[in-house]
Amino acid sequence: MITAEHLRKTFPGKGKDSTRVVAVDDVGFTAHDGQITGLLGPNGAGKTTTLRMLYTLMAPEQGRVLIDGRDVAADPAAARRALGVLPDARGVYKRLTARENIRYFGELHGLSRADIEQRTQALSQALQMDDFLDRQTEGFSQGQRTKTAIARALVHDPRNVILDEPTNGLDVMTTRGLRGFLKQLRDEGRCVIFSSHIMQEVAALCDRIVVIAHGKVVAQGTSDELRAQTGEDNLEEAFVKLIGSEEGLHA
Ligand SMILES: Nc1ncnc2c1ncn2[C@@H]1O[C@H](COP(=O)(O)OP(=O)(O)OP(=O)(O)O)[C@@H](O)[C@H]1O
Repeated sequence: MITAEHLRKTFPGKGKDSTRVVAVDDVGFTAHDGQITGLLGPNGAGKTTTLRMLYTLMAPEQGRVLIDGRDVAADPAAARRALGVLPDARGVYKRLTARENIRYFGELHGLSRADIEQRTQALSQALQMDDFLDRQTEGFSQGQRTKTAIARALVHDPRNVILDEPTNGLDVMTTRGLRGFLKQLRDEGRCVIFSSHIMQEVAALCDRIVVIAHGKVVAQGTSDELRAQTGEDNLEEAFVKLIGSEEGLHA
């Protein structure tokens, strides 16, 4: 379970406009185990910054993050052990094969050779990576790189999974496969959070949706609850109403 409480993060303005950028402003929500929680918002809404605070890459200026009920600031290393993260920069090592990328992360987590082999096989099968598992990742397609980064993030079998725009740039078939995989993670009882600016994607996959615009949570709930809150039958209309614009909301 992942809880965000009153998170705030600002950045100094650079260039001609030196006004401080308020990227995340009082963001709070809980993502439960056995559920997929979607962070939906247009470009620049604050999704990536929120996720970075959840996975301890950035410290919030205000507020706190709890992973499985424990404050991450108290023990960041323990929080990281309980997390699998697909960051926005996938950062796959190009001189290594997909298998070696996964193995390297397994070794960093202190797993045994046998455990790494077994997890690699299971993840490769679930993500349909068998065809390219032993190829050097240089030259990989975007989908192959994303799958490698996801497998690597999950090698230590974490209970909580955070993915920044996991289907970004993927074709329809790869996206379908990945959606199936995320549902599998949920059905295993894990807490899954992912961000997206694509409404249809979030609607198709998520048990709960947190709608973010201009750094703030403007609504959260199931898609039925969001429809009821806005008085719109159509989810797309509901989101447009919540966000106040259609800009950046579509594929
Ligand atoms: N390191 C940084 N320095 C300065 N400004 C930043 C930094 N990181 C984010 N921002 C600003 O904070 C705001 C929120 O950015 P963020 O990347 O969190 O949005 P997002 O919802 O993930 O957007 P996208 O869908 O375009 O990736 C934006 O205005 C962005 O320019």
